[in-house]
Amino acid sequence: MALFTELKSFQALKAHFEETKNLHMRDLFAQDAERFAKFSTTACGIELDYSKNRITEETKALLLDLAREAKVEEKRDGMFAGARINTSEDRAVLHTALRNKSGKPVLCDGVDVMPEVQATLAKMKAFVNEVHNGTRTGYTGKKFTDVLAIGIGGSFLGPKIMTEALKPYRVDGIKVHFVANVDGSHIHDVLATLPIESTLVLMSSKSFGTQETLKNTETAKEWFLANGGKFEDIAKHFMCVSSNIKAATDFGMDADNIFPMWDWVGGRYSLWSAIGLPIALALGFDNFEALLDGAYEMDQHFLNTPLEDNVPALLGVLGVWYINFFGAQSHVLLPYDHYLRGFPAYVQQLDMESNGKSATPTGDYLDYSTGPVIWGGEGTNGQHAFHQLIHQGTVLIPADFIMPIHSQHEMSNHHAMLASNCFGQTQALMQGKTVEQVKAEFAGKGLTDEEIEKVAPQKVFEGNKPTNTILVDKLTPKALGQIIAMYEHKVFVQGIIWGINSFDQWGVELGKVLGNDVLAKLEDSSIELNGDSSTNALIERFRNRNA
Ligand SMILES: O=P(O)(O)OC[C@H]1O[C@](O)(CO)[C@@H](O)[C@@H]1O
Repeated sequence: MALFTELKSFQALKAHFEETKNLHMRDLFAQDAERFAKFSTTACGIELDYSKNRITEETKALLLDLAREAKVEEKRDGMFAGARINTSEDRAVLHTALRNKSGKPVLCDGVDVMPEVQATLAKMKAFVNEVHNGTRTGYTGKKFTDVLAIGIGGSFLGPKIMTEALKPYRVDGIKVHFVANVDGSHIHDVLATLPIESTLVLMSSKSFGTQETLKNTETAKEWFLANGGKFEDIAKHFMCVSSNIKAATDFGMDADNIFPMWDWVGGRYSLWSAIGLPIALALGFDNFEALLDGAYEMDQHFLNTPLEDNVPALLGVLGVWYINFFGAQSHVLLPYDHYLRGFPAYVQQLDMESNGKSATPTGDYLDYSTGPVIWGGEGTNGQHAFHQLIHQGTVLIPADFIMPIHSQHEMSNHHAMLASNCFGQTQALMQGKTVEQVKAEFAGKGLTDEEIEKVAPQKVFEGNKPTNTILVDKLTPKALGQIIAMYEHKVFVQGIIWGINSFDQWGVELGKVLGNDVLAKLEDSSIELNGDSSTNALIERFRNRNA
């Protein structure tokens, strides 16, 4: 397979970039009253306005040629059909099977995975209902009021952030608390608030080998035993989700309390599996199913819509345009929705762990950029902080603005004000403010020409900053499922174009190995310090001051 930069369409785009890089969107809008109509589309009710991008119709056509030449469609179909596209781990990538509502089988190595998926969903549903209706109780017979969800990375971010995003849909009578960090302060603070007799501990770890999660679960177990719980009561209070059933049972988990997952689900794609149990416990199983329904709808859109109107594909190629031609190194996510404030952190793992790669599965090192830094925060707060750099800084930062048309809480005209800021920001980023406009504003203010010359450049907005606006009717569980799947598929499209494996994460391994080596040295001062002088000194400081 040719590297991305060797593709014919890449060369065509390079030439096109040289011809069009100085076009200003201000002029493109002025020249074409149909620009919005040409560069906007919908997917399952989500509207994407991508007209405020530095593209022409030819750019779009060339970018889609690139996607086609990179075989995005063929590889997309392969992923849905269970091809082993995660080659470095020799695994299929089938998170889409977890929300498959087609009634059709999904084969992995010739075996239909759907019966297991459905059985697990049924087990989840029964479990959630039992907890909610009080037929499953703690060791003293009390109804569960609190869930302590322990996990990290993909076994944490999805459940935590989606539970937060869908706060208005939470069921009464149960609170879900999340602990991820191995920093003892986190679990200390959370445990201090929990009632032993009515707390359910739900540990999520696909591998059942993650240091942070194991430690936090042990600490929760010690807390349980030290505060009235007995060893034989553990089975009533401790559950887990894992693909490593043996490690889970060795740890002391009751086999009945283990929810399975599969090696064909990557951690950052796992909230649709039993890893999503905290979401179902917080929101009710119906709402969890609505999340799956939304994702399924987006899967169908991604599978069946020509690339010209395929929202994940368009988002993917636009990202490539800025990263590989304009040299953008980051991409900012700006949800104008308080409940979605954590969403950038979710996409950050999804995108950066997937596409933060620098070699191909066939052993070539890349000489072009891949995944960008993903960051962001809720609007309007960011407008009073980091937007300054997006407007007037020296780096190009493409942005996604996510805006629900309806608020969860209609409070006087708050929502119109929120929307006005969202739309006003994308307008300002696109059109900017010219030096002539700035100078005209000085007229009659008594400034000398010299003074104006000095101040004016600081007030100029170059504009031409690309944005996508993603409009949703309301942030329901279904809409959120659509949005998450949309970003999953965007990341997939980019990974295919760059020729990388988006589904492994070897980059996190070295740190884990060295972390364990350092831990042994911190805890046993007889171990010789044989590392570099900096690491040796840091270990020594810690040892001496904890002696
Ligand atoms: O679910 P596990 O196996 O505990 O892994 C947690 C997370 O750790 C990672 O490997 C990163 O360290 C993620 O990919 C994963 O989601």
